[in-house]
Amino acid sequence: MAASGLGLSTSFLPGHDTLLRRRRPVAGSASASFRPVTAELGGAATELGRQLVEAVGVGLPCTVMSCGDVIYRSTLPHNDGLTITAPGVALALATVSYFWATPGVAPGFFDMFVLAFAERLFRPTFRKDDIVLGKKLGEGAFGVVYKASLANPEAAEKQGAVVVKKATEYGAVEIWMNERVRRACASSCADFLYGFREKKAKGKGADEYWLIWRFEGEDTLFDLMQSKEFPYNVETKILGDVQNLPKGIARENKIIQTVMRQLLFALDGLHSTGIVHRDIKPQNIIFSEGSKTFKIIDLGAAADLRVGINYIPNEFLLDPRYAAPEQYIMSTQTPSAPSVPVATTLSPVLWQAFPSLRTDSNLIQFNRQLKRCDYDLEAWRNLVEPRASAELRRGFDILDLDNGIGWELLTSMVRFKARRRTSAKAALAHPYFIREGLLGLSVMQNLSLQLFRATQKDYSEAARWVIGLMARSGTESVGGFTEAQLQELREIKPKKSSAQRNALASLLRVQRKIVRTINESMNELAADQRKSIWWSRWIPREE
Ligand SMILES: Nc1ncnc2c1ncn2[C@@H]1O[C@H](COP(=O)(O)OP(=O)(O)OP(=O)(O)O)[C@@H](O)[C@H]1O
Repeated sequence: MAASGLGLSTSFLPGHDTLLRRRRPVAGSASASFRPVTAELGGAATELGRQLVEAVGVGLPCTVMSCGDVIYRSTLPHNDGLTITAPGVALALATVSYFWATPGVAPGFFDMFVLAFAERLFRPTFRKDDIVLGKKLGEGAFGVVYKASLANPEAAEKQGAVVVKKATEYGAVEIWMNERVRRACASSCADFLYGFREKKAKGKGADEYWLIWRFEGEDTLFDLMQSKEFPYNVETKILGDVQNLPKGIARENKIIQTVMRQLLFALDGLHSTGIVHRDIKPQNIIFSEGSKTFKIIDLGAAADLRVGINYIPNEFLLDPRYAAPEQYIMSTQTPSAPSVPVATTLSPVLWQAFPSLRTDSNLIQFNRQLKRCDYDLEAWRNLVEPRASAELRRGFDILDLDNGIGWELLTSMVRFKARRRTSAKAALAHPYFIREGLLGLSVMQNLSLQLFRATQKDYSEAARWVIGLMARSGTESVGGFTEAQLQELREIKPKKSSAQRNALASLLRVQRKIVRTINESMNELAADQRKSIWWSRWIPREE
């Protein structure tokens, strides 16, 4: 465009270097070079102009371009604004999505450094002397739980009963988790009021952590399931009224659906904020009389994937009756997340649909059978169904309602590979929870069911088929690939390594190295200073 504006060929225009080299000797005539050169100029003038142009080496049409003093590069208009380029935008988007993706590094920092401190300024605090301990509710390996009340009668009246857990050093983690939950998804778990460290005098043993919750109610899901009346004994609790239906599997199914929905909702709330409970079982689900919903308790074994805080797992095994086969045992500090959160460890549908699984001995037997069937629930069903007890039969009947939609959800939750287990969020979107059942599904709901089914497929089967054929290729029994199969494989050529792929590979290598280094230093830190856990500085002390 520059050349055409002057009617010059581009060969007249010197390179940038030449331009800069030539500028000094003709500095005095610099302004001439900027005079408009137009068609109105006569031939002599044009010739003069051409010479001038050649002399100074500038042919830019300064009338049509805002080029300023092109002779002196320093006087060119400065580009003060932000230059937006496609790679820049892509990088920015990648960075933003990395920091906001679950578990959410950016919201995590905001939560830890802003919300946590702001909240501390306003919430009520408690001391040991403010509390009168009552009856013991439970005793775990790392603490004792009491029902309690506040010593001040006025405050006690306002607050109602509370629950206090006096825990060992590991109580610090539980306080952390409860505070995180209270800020991020309060309705998922029992209402946490306050937690502090009680410093013991020298020689009086280790410090104790006190955790205080609102007393949610008398019954855990486990207690309710022990009753012969289950699930009818929760019907009025959660649905408010008795359903206008005869007693039977359809009515039971509705109650179980509601319990499951509440549970998955609570679990999804935890997962969305980066917390994996890791010990979901009926004993850790309490019925809240206040909100008329089931809530999760006991975050002592939970892992916070945002900041990499775990329980002290080497000294603690998750409840083997309910844990997934891999029984997540992570190092004390683990910056990397487990594949899919243990959303539905030993799916709660199982406990509810099959009353026989409510006793420890039957649960242990079920685990053994499932292991024998390679954790394949279909295989387990084939094994037990022919000689199933009436109770077990009833469980299958409930799950087979609506063309087996419940069974389908259940099999997607109980899988050996954690990666293939349905997450709490996906389970919540499953048509099992749609009241009218499968027949009442809208087009969109049907589409989402198809999508769900497609994502549940085991594509590793296809890979195994190819590998199997390749391994046996040329053997007499299999005879190797057919010509057509070979042709197909030939056509799937490996992608050539490109500059981008190499860059990505080195980026991944660097990332792995960083993670490894962090892991190593965290492990060292944990080994050296087991007792002085860095996050404990967030926990108030009662001196
Ligand atoms: N907020 C609450 N409201 C009412 N009851 C509660 C609450 N929190 C805990 N409980 C009761 O206290 C019992 C023990 O609580 P929790 O499971 O947190 O303690 P734990 O030390 O881990 O005990 P365990 O090892 O027996 O599970 C629960 O089974 C439940 O009955």
